[in-house]
Amino acid sequence: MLELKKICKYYNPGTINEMCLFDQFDLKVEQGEFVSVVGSNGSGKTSMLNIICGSIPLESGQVLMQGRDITRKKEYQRNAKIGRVYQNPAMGTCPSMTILENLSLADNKGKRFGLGRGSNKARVEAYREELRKLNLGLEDKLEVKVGALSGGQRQGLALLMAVMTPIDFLILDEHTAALDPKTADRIMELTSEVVKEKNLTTIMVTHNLRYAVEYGNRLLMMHQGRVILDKKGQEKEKTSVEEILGLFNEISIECGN
Ligand SMILES: Nc1ncnc2c1ncn2[C@@H]1O[C@H](COP(=O)(O)OP(=O)(O)OP(=O)(O)O)[C@@H](O)[C@H]1O
Repeated sequence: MLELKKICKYYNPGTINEMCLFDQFDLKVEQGEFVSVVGSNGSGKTSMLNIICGSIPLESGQVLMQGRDITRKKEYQRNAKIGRVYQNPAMGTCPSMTILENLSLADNKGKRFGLGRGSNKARVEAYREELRKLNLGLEDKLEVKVGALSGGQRQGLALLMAVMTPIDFLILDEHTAALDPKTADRIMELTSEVVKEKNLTTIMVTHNLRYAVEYGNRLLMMHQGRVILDKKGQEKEKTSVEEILGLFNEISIECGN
């Protein structure tokens, strides 16, 4: 289980640009939940993910993972149990290294000498098999530099790398946003398969309302640092894109847009 407790987050504290984003923000994500998060620009979605991953500091509050307080743990320490896929296909993979080198690095995440261990034949075959399952034509490109791949191929690889070692949480930060619609659909299907197969607790930020409604078993909508909609289980299943769009309209009228 993941828990954010009474989180307070300010940007530019003590300056004229000080902005309070989260004031006593609470969120509990149960084991096995797949949470889709939508919300207007600037509502705090990415900041929330950054707080979970330890990428930004907090003013106060606690982050608990499996009941343990990890608030003071550094990002690299949390990474051992968190896999993250970013919007930018360039993040989460190393473009100047080959697919094999990237997979080997991901496979050795958390171990002391990542690259030094290299990859033995059995592991290479296992990587090839995993790549084949992606169905993105990567299984014969192990020696190709990742920078030469298409955005979709890179996101598929980034997803595979994020879940390669046993993790407790998968964090998806608009991971289909930079892809064409067909490729985005393929990556979303892959995501769903991986989440089911590994039974991963997942938080997915997306601006694609169809994905938010279709995938996952919980739907959150954020606005100005607060959760304004939280639907789970059957209630979530009944939620439609139109309903969410309606809420977006209400919010923008409220904000004078
Ligand atoms: N490093 C930063 N310094 C100052 N303000 C920031 C910083 N990062 C985010 N903010 C502000 O915090 C608010 C929330 O930003 P955040 O990126 O978390 O929102 P978001 O919901 O992910 O938005 P989007 O949908 O546009 O990606 C915004 O007003 C943003 O300007």
